[in-house]
Amino acid sequence: MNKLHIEGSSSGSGSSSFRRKPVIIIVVGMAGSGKTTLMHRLVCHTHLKDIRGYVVNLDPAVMTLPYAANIDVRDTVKYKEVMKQFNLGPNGGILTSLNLFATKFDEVISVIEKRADQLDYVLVDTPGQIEIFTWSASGAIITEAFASTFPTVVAYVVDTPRSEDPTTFMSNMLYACSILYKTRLPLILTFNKVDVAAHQFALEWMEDFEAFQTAASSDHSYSSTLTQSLSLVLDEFYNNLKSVGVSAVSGVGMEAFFNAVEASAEEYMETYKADLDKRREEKQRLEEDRRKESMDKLRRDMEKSGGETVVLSTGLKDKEASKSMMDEEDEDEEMDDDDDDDLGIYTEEEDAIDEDEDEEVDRFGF
Ligand SMILES: Nc1nc2c(ncn2[C@@H]2O[C@H](COP(=O)(O)OP(=O)(O)OP(=O)(O)O)[C@@H](O)[C@H]2O)c(=O)[nH]1
Repeated sequence: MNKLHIEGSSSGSGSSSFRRKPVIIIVVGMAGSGKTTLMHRLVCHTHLKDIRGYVVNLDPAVMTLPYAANIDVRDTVKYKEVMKQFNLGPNGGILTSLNLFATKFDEVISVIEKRADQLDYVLVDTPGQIEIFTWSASGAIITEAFASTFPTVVAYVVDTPRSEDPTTFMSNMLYACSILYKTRLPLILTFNKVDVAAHQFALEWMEDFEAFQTAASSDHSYSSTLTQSLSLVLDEFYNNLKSVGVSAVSGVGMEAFFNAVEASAEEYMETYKADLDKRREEKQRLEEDRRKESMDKLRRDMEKSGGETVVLSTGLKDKEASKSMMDEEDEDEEMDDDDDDDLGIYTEEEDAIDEDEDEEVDRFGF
């Protein structure tokens, strides 16, 4: 993996304090829904309207980008090399590349933090195969890293013409629903390609489940029955969403999109941020309890030992012992099996004991 390359920047770890700007827009969607074309359109719009944007590409396998990315995963990880080196297929290569990049993501956050005052939005393009980002550990790490530092929203891109089929529409909505609940971030349903098919039908289906059921009932297959039942369940989910119709090709709907982003950023501050703070506090409390418990245990142990010094093994003792025995070995070649311990050769049983000790040592912060 190359050193993380970030256009016009020096790396370093920054503070993790929270900022209100820039707003991070993570663009996700099924393969071919138009994510990259939409990114290009958003970048053009920001230039046109003097909006200060920053662009991050997280797709290691994209051949060419129609826009200039400020931070590009491809400058850091060569996914074909990763495929060769780890003997992986294309998806495994993309996933591993993203995992490698995630290990350096604090540098990306740090660079954006340094420029935060000069930025309004950070646009993030994700890999073509949606699950590589939404269901991977690296996707979660990256999303969380963004969301704990800046207001972050997810733009879920829907291929509108293809979603005219009720079953396809439902699978798209279920996917969006799973992303919403997994990330717990504000989600904007971005109906793309409205130059080909208007998204009014989708809005109607989301507002009136009977209209959706009527559309779905023309199909008598098993999946249609399931789809109709699911529409009842998703009713509540639709209430939590903002939806806009855009065309990445013609540029229609860009104002509406950015308005939805602003409203979602507000929502983020009211709900997600509060939730994040609560989770942080809870984590801190648990950590405090654990530390207190360990101290109590130490105090009890000391009382039991009647004030004698309690020596916690740091492992160094064993090394010292093994070193001195090694010296003795030079002098005396004959040695029985019991001496193996001193030579640093551990039996499984002894290893287990040592692991327990190490755990103990860790708990006391050595
Ligand atoms: N008519 C029309 N076509 C679009 C629009 N947006 C994207 N397309 C077309 O849809 C196809 C896929 O677009 P991409 O931007 O490559 O989609 P993607 O989601 O980035 O694709 P992957 O990276 O492979 O997942 C291309 O042929 C685009 O020209 C749109 O708003 N209108």
